[in-house]
Amino acid sequence: MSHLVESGAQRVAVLGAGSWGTALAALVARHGHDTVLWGRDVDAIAGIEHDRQNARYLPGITLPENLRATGDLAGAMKDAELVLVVVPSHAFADTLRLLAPHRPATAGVAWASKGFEPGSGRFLHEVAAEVLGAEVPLAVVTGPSFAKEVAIGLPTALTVHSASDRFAKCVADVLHGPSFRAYTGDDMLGAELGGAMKNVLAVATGVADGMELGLNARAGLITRGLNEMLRLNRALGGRPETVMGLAGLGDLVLTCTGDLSRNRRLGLALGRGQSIEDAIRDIGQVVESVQTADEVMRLARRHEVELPIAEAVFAVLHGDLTPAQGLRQLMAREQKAEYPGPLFG
Ligand SMILES: NC(=O)C1=CN([C@@H]2O[C@H](COP(=O)(O)OP(=O)(O)OC[C@H]3O[C@@H](n4cnc5c(N)ncnc54)[C@H](OP(=O)(O)O)[C@@H]3O)[C@@H](O)[C@H]2O)C=CC1
Ligand SMILES: O=C(CO)COP(=O)(O)O
Repeated sequence: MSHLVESGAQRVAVLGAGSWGTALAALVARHGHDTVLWGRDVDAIAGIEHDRQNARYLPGITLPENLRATGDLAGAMKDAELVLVVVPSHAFADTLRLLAPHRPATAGVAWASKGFEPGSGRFLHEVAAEVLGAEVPLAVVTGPSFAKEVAIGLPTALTVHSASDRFAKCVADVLHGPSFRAYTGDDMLGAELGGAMKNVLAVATGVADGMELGLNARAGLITRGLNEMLRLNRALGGRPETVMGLAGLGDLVLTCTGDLSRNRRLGLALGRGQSIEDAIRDIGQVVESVQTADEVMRLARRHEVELPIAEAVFAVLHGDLTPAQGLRQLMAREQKAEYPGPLFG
């Protein structure tokens, strides 16, 4: 029995039965918490309950016996002490509206979705505060973490940011375990910005690798991509150390270099000449960068921050530039100082 059970098992409702929701629910259940996984596809949920695996999103990985799956949202929320939302960012606001009437008064809400509200550039913590009310404890769970690796118990470190230190610690305690380190912080904006932006930058490195541009190009894109993250983060008021940590640099390195990344795989496919439609169909799971590129560029324009790599990805995703034209555009930029202005402080 885990140390967490000794310190107090919680009833946890995980909403969203894709790869990450299933992996996090399995992690939390293995830590001895009373865990229920809710998904909207009742047939898929019945399959998870019956087969003890999520055949579509995490095939071949046996789920713990104490993990329950249900298609009944009200039932999943009943007596929940912690709600963990793990749907794609485009479904985030709707899922919060659905859960709100069923949320027990004392249950805090955390999410592991990465992205922005489509069409507005709003951060998910802004959406959550509006839909649920600012008095509800809120937290974002983010960092370098491929679902498959967490599901099979490989060592992972991520971070939980909340305006409430107490709630961040509470969520981190539920996630933390023998092969999972959960850190805490209080910079929701910086943490969400890192988790969202790295998906766009992963497309850039994927494109470069798909075009076989070499390891120098990949390292250059990661480093200059980090610089773009820091610039936008600074303009928006996030803390630089958040971007230099697990939520930014950590996830950027993972997603730009690891072939488990769907956003990197989209870039690889585009760089090899595949169409965006075919690439997304073949990946068959959420590819957040497609919408996130729009919202990153919306924020960049609003705050007058120059983001050449993100802008090139945006143009390639919209079919306005081919990958080769995007590369030429980046290489043709004027020569300049590596750090024309301050990034920190
Ligand atoms: N996979 C990973 O390694 C990681 C993912 N994340 C983030 O987690 C979020 C979820 O991603 P992930 O689980 O990987 O995505 P997947 O593509 O694996 O699964 C998406 C899940 O969300 C469900 N879904 C889609 N729309 C809705 C909706 N409107 N209401 C309820 N459920 C919905 C899908 O249901 P259906 O099958 O019925 O379409 C499916 O179960 C994303 O923001 C992603 O960036 C973060 C860290 C790691
Ligand atoms: O967020 C992730 C790893 O931290 C998963 O990345 P992808 O969505 O690109 O697969």
